[in-house]
Amino acid sequence: MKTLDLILPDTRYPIHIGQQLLGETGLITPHLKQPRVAIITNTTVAALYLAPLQHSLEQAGVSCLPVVLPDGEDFKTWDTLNRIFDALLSHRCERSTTLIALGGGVIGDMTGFAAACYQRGVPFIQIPTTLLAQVDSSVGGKTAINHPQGKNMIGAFYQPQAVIADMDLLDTLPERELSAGLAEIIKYGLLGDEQFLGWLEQNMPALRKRNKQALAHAVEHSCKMKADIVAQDEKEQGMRALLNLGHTFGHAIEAGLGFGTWLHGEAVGAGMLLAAEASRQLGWLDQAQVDRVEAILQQAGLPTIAPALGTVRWIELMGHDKKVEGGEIRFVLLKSLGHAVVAKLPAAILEQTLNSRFVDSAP
Ligand SMILES: NC(=O)c1ccc[n+]([C@@H]2O[C@H](COP(=O)([O-])OP(=O)(O)OC[C@H]3O[C@@H](n4cnc5c(N)ncnc54)[C@H](O)[C@@H]3O)[C@@H](O)[C@H]2O)c1
Ligand SMILES: O=C(O)C(=O)C[C@@H](O)[C@H](O)[C@H](O)COP(=O)(O)O
Ligand SMILES: [Zn+2]
Repeated sequence: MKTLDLILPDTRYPIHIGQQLLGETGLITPHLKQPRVAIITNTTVAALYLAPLQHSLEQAGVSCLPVVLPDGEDFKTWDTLNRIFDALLSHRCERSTTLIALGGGVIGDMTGFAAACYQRGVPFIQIPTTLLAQVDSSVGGKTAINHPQGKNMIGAFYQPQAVIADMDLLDTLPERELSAGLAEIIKYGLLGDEQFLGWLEQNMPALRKRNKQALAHAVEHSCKMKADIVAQDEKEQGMRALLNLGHTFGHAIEAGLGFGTWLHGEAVGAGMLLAAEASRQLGWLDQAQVDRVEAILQQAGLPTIAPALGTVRWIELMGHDKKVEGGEIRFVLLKSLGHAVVAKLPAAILEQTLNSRFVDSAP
């Protein structure tokens, strides 16, 4: 097992990465204020991993309240959040009860937001069960639910007590979800580390075959890069926005098609290619570099053509992005591969990008 530390002005917490960690209650119990937890999960993950986690915690003397939610991005809503509060209240959970998020990014984001709100704040621990959640959503304290008009629109910055990423849990992940996680990993290479991008190109077959060593290296490197950025800019006043590469376009795809139609990672992958294409049109990337972005997304099994939303609708949806300033949309673009910046796009370039071969031209 490897442990990274995320150090912030008001808190610090460990990110454990390894195998056979689900039964390691010693990674959880030191963080508990009382021997009582609520395990927030969904129907799919509960069927796979709730019993072993609950069993080991109970063996260690910790009483567990399982809260099993419906599965899906379209359930990342107020109604589902309320189901968490209903359960916590009905079972008289106290301010010292710890919430454990056992699931992918949807469960992690909602549990974190519930923890931030319940009795004005209770501790929570992240046990991410998807590749995407292990490399990205479980780290850094962004928590949220969606609004029909936009992605993650209601939320809070609220840090967990610990993150426990067990590679063994990825054995059961569907192929499509694995690819979605690879998109956020590719993001780290594109935004800040061309050498890591090269490593990913070399090791993509091993990652897709779920080689544990390759996965652990990718998770560790991604978490290191994210922890380094979040440590410098916890509340996204500046450089943290670089972690949003591909997300201005990607969130528009998710909301535009209806949450859950395209997976978050798929939308981010297509969004990163659009960001690369816009960067080419600005003269920052050349065609070979855009081709390289397209190729690595294809290698990861991701779609490279964004759906047809219509230019007006694209721009309307992107107008809800949290990086919008004074009504102007700001994008994360690529000065080169491995060097991202936040910038505005001239209207003509945005339109050409949305009419490029990377957007479906179907009516
Ligand atoms: N907070 C952040 O910084 C941050 C970062 C990236 C993404 N996100 C959010 O994360 C969400 C996407 O997360 P996701 O990709 O993990 O999706 P998800 O949480 O919907 O999980 C994907 C699917 O895999 C299933 N699943 C989870 N673990 C499994 C396992 N081990 N075996 C089999 N099936 C399993 C889930 O039940 C679900 O059906 C989005 O809502 C996105 O906005 C947040
Ligand atoms: O941690 C961050 O910061 C990110 O931007 C990571 C993204 O991958 C993630 O999808 C995040 O939830 C998007 O944030 P948002 O502020 O655009 O909702
Ligand atoms: Zn993301």
